[in-house]
Amino acid sequence: MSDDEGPDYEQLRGMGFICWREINDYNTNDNDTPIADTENKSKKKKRKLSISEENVPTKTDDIPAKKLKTKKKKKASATRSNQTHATSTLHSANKPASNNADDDKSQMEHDTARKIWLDLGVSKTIVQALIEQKFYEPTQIQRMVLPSAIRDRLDIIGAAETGSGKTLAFGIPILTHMENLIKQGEVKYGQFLTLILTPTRELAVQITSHLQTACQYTKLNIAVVVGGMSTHKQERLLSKHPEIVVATPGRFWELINEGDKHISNLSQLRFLVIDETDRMIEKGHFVDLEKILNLCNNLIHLTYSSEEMNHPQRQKFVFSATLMMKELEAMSKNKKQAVTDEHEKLAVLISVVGMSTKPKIIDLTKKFGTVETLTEARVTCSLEEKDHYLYYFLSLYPGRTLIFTNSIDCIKRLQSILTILKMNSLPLHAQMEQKQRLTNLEKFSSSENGILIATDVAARGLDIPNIQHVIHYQVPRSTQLYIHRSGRTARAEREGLSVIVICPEELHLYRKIIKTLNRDEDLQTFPVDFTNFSNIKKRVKLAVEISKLHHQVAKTTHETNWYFKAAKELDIELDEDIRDNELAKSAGTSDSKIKEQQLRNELNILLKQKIKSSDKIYSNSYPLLFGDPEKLLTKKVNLTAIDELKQRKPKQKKRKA
Ligand SMILES: Nc1ncnc2c1ncn2[C@@H]1O[C@H](COP(=O)(O)OP(=O)(O)OP(=O)(O)O)[C@@H](O)[C@H]1O
Repeated sequence: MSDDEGPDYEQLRGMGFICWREINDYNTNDNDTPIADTENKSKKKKRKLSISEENVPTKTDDIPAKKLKTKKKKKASATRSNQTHATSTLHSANKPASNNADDDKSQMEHDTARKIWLDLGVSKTIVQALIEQKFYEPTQIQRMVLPSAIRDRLDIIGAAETGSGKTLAFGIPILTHMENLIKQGEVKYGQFLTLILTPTRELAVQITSHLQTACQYTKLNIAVVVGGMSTHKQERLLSKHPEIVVATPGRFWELINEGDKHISNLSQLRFLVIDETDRMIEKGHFVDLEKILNLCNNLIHLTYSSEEMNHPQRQKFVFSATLMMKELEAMSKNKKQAVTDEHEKLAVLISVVGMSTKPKIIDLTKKFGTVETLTEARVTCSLEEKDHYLYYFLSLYPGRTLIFTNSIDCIKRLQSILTILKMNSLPLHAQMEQKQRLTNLEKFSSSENGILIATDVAARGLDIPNIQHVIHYQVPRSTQLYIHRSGRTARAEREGLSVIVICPEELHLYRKIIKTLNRDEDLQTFPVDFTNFSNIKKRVKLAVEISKLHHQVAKTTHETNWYFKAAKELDIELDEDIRDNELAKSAGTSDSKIKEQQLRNELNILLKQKIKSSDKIYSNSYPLLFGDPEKLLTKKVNLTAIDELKQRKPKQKKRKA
């Protein structure tokens, strides 16, 4: 495949992007060994891929027992030692099985787990895949959704906290129904049966990956259709007649317009999902979304008789972590309410999606904006001081950290400063090529102390394992965004920390967020040890100066070079004044370069120094440890940022009843 075509789905698999769970598995497996063991990685990826590629059986009963056993063994050995899996804290069964007694116990637990899922009506093949992933019981949203969606076949409007397992809450019922419909001969393989619409490309790829793992013992096929990737390749994927398509609205609409045969026939669609609904009704997505949904409905009118129209032929799922449930509830009951732009769009969405008159509304977000396992804190400071606190945090608290900004320029600036301070960070924003975005996500996912600086393109849905800290370097523009950004950590019942950095200009936004989240007091202040803060400040000040000088020099050199080059190419002599001016600029550049080098030398000396304080010792290099200096040497003490907060204030969250 040529580079200009962009990565296709298989390539993404190869790049590891859609295998975050798998990446997590083998990284955590190698906890004490270097992570960048690429050869090892690719071998493992290959093995994992071959597991899903050899999916021959269709019906549950048809899976040869021998084959299942082999697969189980393979996977079990791959996952047993991987105890930091996002879900490992959920179930004791995730503990390594080291002897026969444990194996028996694990078998018993498997049987119990299998029964739990089967009792909910989940098909055997899907259950098998869930158990292999160590998903031994449904999460709360899944427990609430599954009976209504599988047994009662109701349309579902679902809202639950970030990281609560919403993908499978709609995924499991759909996969189960599809299997049953095919078994009963109502539909056939190769028919386009399910459309899942989602706002971001990365999320679409991730959902595809999650569903693919869940249906690995079926013959169902899933294709992903997103912008930034080769249209040609996506058309080729669609020509293989996948039963499920996960798409972003823009590219999906584009392919429909190009007359793609497989997806244009929306009349046979049996399942429709709108994920991250509140984002989908925002500008940029709504126009295409509305067109797609209108097309779905018009085709139904054309194809089905009125009798069939009354029959719930198509099951719909509308999901989000921050859905405006009250508004939705009122709308579904046709109640009047204040009309805002967003309300109007929601109303349109509900009517265009064609929800049945009595959808099942499941709202698990009423009381809590953010998850219970999330520790939240704030830093209030001036605009200039933001860099100091960011560097302070990153220096003291290593761990996978996602920094959110509101602009791409801010990402570039921060990346430059952190690089000068000898901290590796990766950018993620919409101006980057899709391929690079995915590569950076993969690198971040596989680095224990990785730092990713991102715009809100990474705020929603991304299920990157074990992000320990989320830092809102700039206050998000809405409460929803605050919830989604913070939700990249503390997923699947793990602990996580979110720190919001607020300057005076942003106070009004912060206040709005606190009010909307129904908090009756401010977020706690993040504890900062000021004993050595002057050293932090000095380092950052130097880095900021170096960064400015560096960019000035680069800019001037570029301009001057351009001038002389253009004159040479045109074979003209520059005016004396202009030439002197350019030469003077060039000389200035040399001075700046010398100055920059001096500052870098100064900074390097500072970076080598250890900073000592009463109860902490830290240096520029990770890991940074606290407590008795004796113990530091043996690395026995390691307080996390969350521990620090808990020590100071055990009960941190206060929400209005
Ligand atoms: N039954 C289960 N048991 C254990 N872990 C699960 C279960 N179901 C899903 N998970 C895992 O929980 C994590 C979060 O799931 P998912 O990404 O679906 O969350 P979400 O609610 O969609 O989050 P967001 O609102 O941020 O998009 C994933 O790693 C997923 O594999």
